[in-house]
Amino acid sequence: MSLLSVSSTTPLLDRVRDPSDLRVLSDDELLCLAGELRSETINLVSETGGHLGSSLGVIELTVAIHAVFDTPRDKLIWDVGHQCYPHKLLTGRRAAMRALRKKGGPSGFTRRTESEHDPFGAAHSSTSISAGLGFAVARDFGADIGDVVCVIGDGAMSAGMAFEAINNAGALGRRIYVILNDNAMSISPPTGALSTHLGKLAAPLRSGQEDGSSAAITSLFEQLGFSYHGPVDGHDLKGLLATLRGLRQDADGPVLLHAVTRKGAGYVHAEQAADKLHGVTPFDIATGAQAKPRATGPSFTKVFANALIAEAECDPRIVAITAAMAGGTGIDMFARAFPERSFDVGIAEQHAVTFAAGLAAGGMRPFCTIYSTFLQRAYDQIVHDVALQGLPVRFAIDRAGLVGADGPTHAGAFDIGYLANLPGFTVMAASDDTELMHMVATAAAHDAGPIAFRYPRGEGSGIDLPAKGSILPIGRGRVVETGSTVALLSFGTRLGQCLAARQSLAERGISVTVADARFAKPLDTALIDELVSNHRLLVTIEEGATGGFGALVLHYLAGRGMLDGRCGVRTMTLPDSFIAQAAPDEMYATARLNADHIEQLVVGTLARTGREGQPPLSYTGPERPSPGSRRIAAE
Ligand SMILES: Cc1ncc(C[n+]2csc(CCOP(=O)(O)OP(=O)(O)O)c2C)c(N)n1
Ligand SMILES: CC(=O)[C@@H](O)[C@H](O)COP(=O)(O)O
Ligand SMILES: [Mg+2]
Repeated sequence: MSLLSVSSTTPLLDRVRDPSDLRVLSDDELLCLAGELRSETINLVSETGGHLGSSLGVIELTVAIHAVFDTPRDKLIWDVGHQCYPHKLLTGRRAAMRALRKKGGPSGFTRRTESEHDPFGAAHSSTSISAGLGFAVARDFGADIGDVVCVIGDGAMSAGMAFEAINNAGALGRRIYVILNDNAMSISPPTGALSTHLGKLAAPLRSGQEDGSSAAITSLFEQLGFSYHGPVDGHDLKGLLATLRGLRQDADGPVLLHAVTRKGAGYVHAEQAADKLHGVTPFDIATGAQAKPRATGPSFTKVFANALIAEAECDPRIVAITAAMAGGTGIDMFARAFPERSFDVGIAEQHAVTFAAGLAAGGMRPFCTIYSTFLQRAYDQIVHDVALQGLPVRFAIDRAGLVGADGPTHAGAFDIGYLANLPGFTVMAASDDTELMHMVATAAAHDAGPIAFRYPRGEGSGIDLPAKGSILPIGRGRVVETGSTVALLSFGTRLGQCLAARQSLAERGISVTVADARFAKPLDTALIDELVSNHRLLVTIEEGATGGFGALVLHYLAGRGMLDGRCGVRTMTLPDSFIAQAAPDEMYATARLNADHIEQLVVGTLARTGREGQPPLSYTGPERPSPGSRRIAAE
């Protein structure tokens, strides 16, 4: 149905079925559409929660880009993708967006599988220019691709990867549009010299001078082979339309358009908020008041921050590093206590890790505090600069395990595997908030090499927290509850679920020991030996992908010839299906490994192996049978 055929009293947004519909609207109608789109975005996110501030900041940019360019043949790539809600509303997903970040609903970021208007997935920042350049070169090799437009924020632009792409694009000279969405915000105010440079470029515009031209300063980007345009007002829709139409006409190489925007633009409570309502729960539009999820106690993040502050008060060598996630990691709390010992390096995880390595080599005690998923970006630095040099960097790994609404791109599922296989690494997981405090203390005191401790998104109990953590013996786990038939060996906060499963298994007459491994490296082999020797079934549980803690336990037992059937061994890890699906909020509770999963596995295994109720076979021989030796008839 042609857009024009619908009565003009129908809101424009109701008439847009596809971005191509924007190209038959007048500039005035597009202006109206932008207003409707902003209201729709506010209404939507007030119901669903999500990333509000960044989406409101790109309303005019989204309308202008879709009015001038012709997606999906033209490729529009949103960096991070957290600002893509208006884009999704205009690209056929308006109805679906009511189920944003829910089971079966759209992701909170762009996803290739979701729409042809999402040519490249995102969520981890600073990938758009690299991907965009790939599309542009594919086009130049003959692929049926039109123009390429990458929209990247000033925060995302601070990452090394963005500059790697700029460097290459400037040299290749291919026609590509990079729109720098400069709102002078990351999640918190941006840091770094680039932010200062952009501020100087944008100053004329921000101070209200008409033309906004920053002739006085040559932009960094011009030095790197881009034709730089701007700064322009990223909320002046008609100006944007004219600029983009002109650029589309004339560009013959890499173009950078510097658009100055306001994060949270058009919604007073966002514009007035310190974080511009970057990420919100459902909220009351009139007041901006957000729904507060029921908290059982202080967040693990807060417990970590307070524990680190307590350690730092006694040790001036302790410094803290965050990669643009000061609020999310609690380093903002540390910074208030020790401003000169806190470093926000911007979205620069690779630099953060090697910076920490340098600090450690220099005799400091650095806590490199990065979400599990974002730490993935610095893996070579972890291996090459930290592990192989045996430098005592402390890694505080927040958001370990599934994180809920942010889905698979943010799942902290892999850190156990990718760290515990590294030489000299000590890898811990806190089973609760008290243990987290002990691990902070243990890490602070550990100068023997790199040490990491992981903890999930969410809250602990907050019960009986000590003022300061106690140093744990490295490589030692602990038995929490004793039983006889089954041993549950937990690594991390699934311990609580193991204790719940122990309760329900007891009602089935199955006696269960629950142990907290505390360490994935070095393993507490004495504890493992004891559990395997005195139980019919050993189950390891971890909130991580296969190939982590359980794999290490199996590897150890295999090497000792103890996988001989006398004691069944099972490992419970996050199935790929849990990790790969957008784990929406309502799935969050069940997608994580819980007591029911544990109970089902134990009962099923015992039933299958006929071990239920049999007395434990305790092996008391002088030494373990060598691998491959005659099996002891246990059945
Ligand atoms: C590699 C990586 N590190 C950290 C983050 C967390 N993160 C999400 S959005 C954001 C700030 C992005 O700032 P900017 O690009 O300026 O976008 P804005 O929110 O201002 O629109 C950060 C740090 C991420 N998504 N990816
Ligand atoms: C878009 C992004 O990557 C961050 O905003 C992330 O969503 C923060 O996650 P938390 O809400 O767990 O801090
Ligand atoms: Mg920004």
